[in-house]
Amino acid sequence: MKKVLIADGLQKNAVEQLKDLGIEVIERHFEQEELGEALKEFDAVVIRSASKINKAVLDKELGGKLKLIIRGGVGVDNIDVDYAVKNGIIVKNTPNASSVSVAELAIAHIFALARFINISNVTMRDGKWNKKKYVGTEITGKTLGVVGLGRIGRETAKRAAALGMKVIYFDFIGEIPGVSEYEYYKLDELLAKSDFISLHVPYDAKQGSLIGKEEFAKMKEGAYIINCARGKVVDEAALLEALNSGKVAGAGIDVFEQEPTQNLELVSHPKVSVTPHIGASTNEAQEKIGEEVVNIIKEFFNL
Ligand SMILES: NC(=O)C1=CN([C@@H]2O[C@H](COP(=O)(O)OP(=O)(O)OC[C@H]3O[C@@H](n4cnc5c(N)ncnc54)[C@H](O)[C@@H]3O)[C@@H](O)[C@H]2O)C=CC1
Ligand SMILES: O=C(O)CCC(=O)C(=O)O
Repeated sequence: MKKVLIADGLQKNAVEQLKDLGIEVIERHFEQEELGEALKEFDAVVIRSASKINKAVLDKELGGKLKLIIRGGVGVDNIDVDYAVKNGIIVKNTPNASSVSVAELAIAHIFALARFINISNVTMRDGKWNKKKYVGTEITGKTLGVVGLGRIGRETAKRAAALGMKVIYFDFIGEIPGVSEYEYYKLDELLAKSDFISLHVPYDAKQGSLIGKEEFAKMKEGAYIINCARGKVVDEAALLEALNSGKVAGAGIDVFEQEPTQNLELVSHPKVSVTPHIGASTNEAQEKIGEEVVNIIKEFFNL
């Protein structure tokens, strides 16, 4: 009998389907220090972003049964993939399931910032009526610079274009063949041309933050930035500086350098719209993630 650990939660239907396949399913979150030892008795583990399967965890598991790590999500930056593979453990993710949900959240942050929805929700609770202060901006006709035109970037671009925005993009692979509806620019040019910038790239630890002090300096005066990718893609200290100087008019942030974030200066900044890493947290995305997880396990163990 195969034994699977669901460490950070999985949609109910998917758990039931795994049990129907004759799998022993344990739903339990382990503290980081206990995780490696615990993994020894499982054939597979399913995680979201809360559990980190790094070298230290994998070293404790060595000699155990683990053969498969599934990231119920896209980013595998919380897994030491190379080290896992070197030790005969396969790593899989569910890359398509949450693209629409993340794109919708990015668009939601654009609207929140453009029309002061974020800060109105705070100030009105204090009895304030800032009608004269909150003169917003239409997004129709504005330029959205999408950084990373992959699955989520494209879903975001499609929605922004449908709302009347002019979409341009940068992707480190260069101009993408077959993409004719959006113009490609180098990052520097995109930063200078965009009214709104939405980031949809993975975090590359070797590269460090993609958007820091220099990149903020290249942006239009009063640009808006949306980060639904990974916290460390943006240098939070440089972002705060840009918000305080007025260079950046607003930031929509779903992901943080440290999670849960303790950067209350950023979170409570009046020009910021925040969500607690909920890009993939919709019923639809989680259902699709559950389906993909079941399929991966079925295929991997020939069930
Ligand atoms: N907020 C949330 O809950 C979620 C966040 N994410 C984040 O979104 C990221 C993107 O996801 P997908 O669109 O599915 O990935 P994807 O792999 O389909 O697209 C990423 C695109 O970015 C490009 N790229 C990579 N590094 C780059 C760089 N340094 N500069 C410019 N372009 C670069 C790639 O060529 C690719 O076209 C994930 O890596 C993850 O970090 C993903 C799901 C949920
Ligand atoms: O599991 C989550 O909620 C995080 C989603 C995410 O960031 C991803 O799939 O890369």
